[in-house]
Amino acid sequence: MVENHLKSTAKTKKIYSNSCTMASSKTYTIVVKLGTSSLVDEVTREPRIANMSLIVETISKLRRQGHKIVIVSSGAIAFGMKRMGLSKKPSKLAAVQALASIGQGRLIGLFDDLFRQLDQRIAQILITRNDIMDFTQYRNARNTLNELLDMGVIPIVNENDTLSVAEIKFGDNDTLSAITAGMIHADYLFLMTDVQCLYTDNPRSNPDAEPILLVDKIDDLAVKTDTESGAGSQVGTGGMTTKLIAAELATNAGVTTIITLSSQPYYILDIVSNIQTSEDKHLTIDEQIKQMKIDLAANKIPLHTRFLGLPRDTQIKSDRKFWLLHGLKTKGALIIDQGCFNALTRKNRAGLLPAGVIDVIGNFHESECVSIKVIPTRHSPLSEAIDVGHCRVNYSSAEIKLIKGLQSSQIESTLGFADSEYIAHRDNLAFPPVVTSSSDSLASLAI
Ligand SMILES: N[C@@H](CCC(=O)OP(=O)(O)O)C(=O)O
Repeated sequence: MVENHLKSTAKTKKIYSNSCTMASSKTYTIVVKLGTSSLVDEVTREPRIANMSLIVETISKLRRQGHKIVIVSSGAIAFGMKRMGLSKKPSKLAAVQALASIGQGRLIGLFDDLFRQLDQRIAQILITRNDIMDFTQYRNARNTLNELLDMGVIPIVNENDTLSVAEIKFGDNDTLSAITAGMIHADYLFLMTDVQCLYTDNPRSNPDAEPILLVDKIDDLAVKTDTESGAGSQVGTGGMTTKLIAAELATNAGVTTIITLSSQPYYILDIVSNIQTSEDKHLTIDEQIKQMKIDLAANKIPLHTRFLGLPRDTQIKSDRKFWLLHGLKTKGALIIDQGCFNALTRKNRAGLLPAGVIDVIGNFHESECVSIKVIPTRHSPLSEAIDVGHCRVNYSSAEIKLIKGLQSSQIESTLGFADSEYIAHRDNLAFPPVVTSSSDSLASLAI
């Protein structure tokens, strides 16, 4: 069945590429993530210039339709390897970082050469987690991106590999693209990859693997990602696993996330125009699935997966909350019980007091970000602790170990000072949205 879809998609390639010149008045902010394998040949490591040209044409068309576009592009290390004639990625970190600095210039140079042919301006943004450690810096990064978009420029973002070490790395560009999309409150995130969509299993090894069209609750997904596509390609670092993590992160911020084929970049045009039409109809989720199946059968859209952004009432709207949850890297954890968790998440929520903390894991300093983990009762084993959110602490791990379980009035006599009555102020607490499925509609395509 999957094969039939692959064949029918190949046959109708032309129709897709010609079907999307219709401009719509509704415009979106769209983040497009391009992995290394979209830009560099896996075997020869040469730039895939033809594919890059298609990407550039597609994105320029979207710009002319009035959409605001940010590209998150990998490829610096692979371009650097090619430039230096290396066939294997060095194991030494400094060598990889040096290659990234060699390759990034060539990568952005090639993008600029191609976009220039279509009079489209671009900008380069290189970022590490260090650059957004402070909330003011995070907002500055967002303001700069928005300013570029308002100027009609396409920002091209990549991790600043040359300067980032493990502690300050985003890790992979799927995650970076989701953080970028959440940061600028994008409408859509396109994760371009080497498979058409998300399948229930690896379609190359399991003929019964089914395509998944629409996901409204990622937690309900029953897919196997420890597969060929889950592990990522020869030239990239991501795979399907990082795409699912990115999709969860972005959809929590209300960004609908789409997985589609990177070798056919113009599919983005068809998908965007299809979304514009279906949005106007205000369909329920089950109706959207039905409509997608009809549109697929009529070759109006290519096979792809849509992860719906959470609705306004449940999505993370606050920039500060998104930054606490996804901008900062956690350094350790605080264990609390269910009663304390309820107090932290109720409507008029409290800050985290020393009395609420049962245990401390890891070493961290004041002002760092830590995970909050809940155990059912004070006496439950730590192995039952579940990650529920993040907070930025007013005290170090060593200090919290001394004051945990105490009243705030005892902080000064215990530590010799009391900077705050709270371990974490309520403005420095963030919990991801709790999502309940609006239907049983995790849909796999079965025509
Ligand atoms: N920042 C690195 C790529 C990191 C990355 O996530 O790669 P990929 O899995 O190809 O998206 C680079 O430019 O080479």
